[in-house]
Amino acid sequence: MKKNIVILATGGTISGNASCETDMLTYKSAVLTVDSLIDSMPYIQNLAHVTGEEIAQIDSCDMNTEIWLKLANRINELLRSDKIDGVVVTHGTDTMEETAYFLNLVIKSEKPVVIVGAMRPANAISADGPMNLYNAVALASSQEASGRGVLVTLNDTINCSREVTKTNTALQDTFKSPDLGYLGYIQDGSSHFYRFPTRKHTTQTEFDITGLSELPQVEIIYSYVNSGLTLINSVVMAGVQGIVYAGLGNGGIPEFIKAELVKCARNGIVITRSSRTGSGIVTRNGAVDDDACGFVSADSLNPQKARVLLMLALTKTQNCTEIQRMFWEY
Ligand SMILES: NC(=O)C[C@H](N)C(=O)O
Repeated sequence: MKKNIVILATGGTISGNASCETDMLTYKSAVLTVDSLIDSMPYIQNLAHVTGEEIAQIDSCDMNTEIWLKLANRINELLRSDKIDGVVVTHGTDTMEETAYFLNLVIKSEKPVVIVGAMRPANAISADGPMNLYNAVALASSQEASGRGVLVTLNDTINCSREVTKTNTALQDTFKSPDLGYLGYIQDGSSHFYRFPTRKHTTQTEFDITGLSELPQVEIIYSYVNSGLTLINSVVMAGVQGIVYAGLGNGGIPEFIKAELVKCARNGIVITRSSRTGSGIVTRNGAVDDDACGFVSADSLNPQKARVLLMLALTKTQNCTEIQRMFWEY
């Protein structure tokens, strides 16, 4: 029997419209409605019974936590119903990895949730959106996608939302899971998996967004030669609850900045060390003595994903030992 799949649209290039077929740069994102996307692809109804809803109509540069909460609550509500078998979220690619990891931590269902986007607007020559959306519906309808957390597909690949990142500004082959690789591929409407995500996700997490109307404020500070204290001072003045420091190499921090961050930690701001390198583990008590400084290490999460986990962690606790455990579990 055909599965029932709901497409929740948020905008992005997949629903973008260019002034002409050769315009790959100055087109407008988020123009087409979800119904027109579905109607333009009658063959997806061969894969599943597909319906659509609009959650937002934005370029993903404008994604925010209010829309995240609305989207996650709607997915949880849909997947509680016996009549719905899976959800596909259409999304711009620029912040897709953050939304995917957020959903991976707060969706309370084993049913497939797949995020998809495109690098070329819908009416461009060789637009990638239709094939990506076809694959996403196929993946969301497949038994193998259950229990693997929120998945990201573009360019025939299946990615783990914890690990995937956008690596190129324009190529269709932009989504990669550095060092760790894809979970699998999609070919001819069939999903081929080769591994499971090992970190806890969806039904296994302790995060519950029921009743939340906002998330704690966490900012990212990027490291570079001659960086100063201006940014740290301004986020502290703004009253942040957490800072992710995108450190050098294995999460290294210049001495005078570290001294300032130690002061922040003593004042109750949770400091998490991540890395600007793009892959690898930030080792606890490695480049920095986290025990002595009162810091948390972000394990292998990139700075933008470390921020997502830290925001959710702060909805539960401000205890650094507990938050460090979460960074190792999720
Ligand atoms: N390819 C894309 O979807 C990029 C677009 N700026 C977005 O993130 O909405």
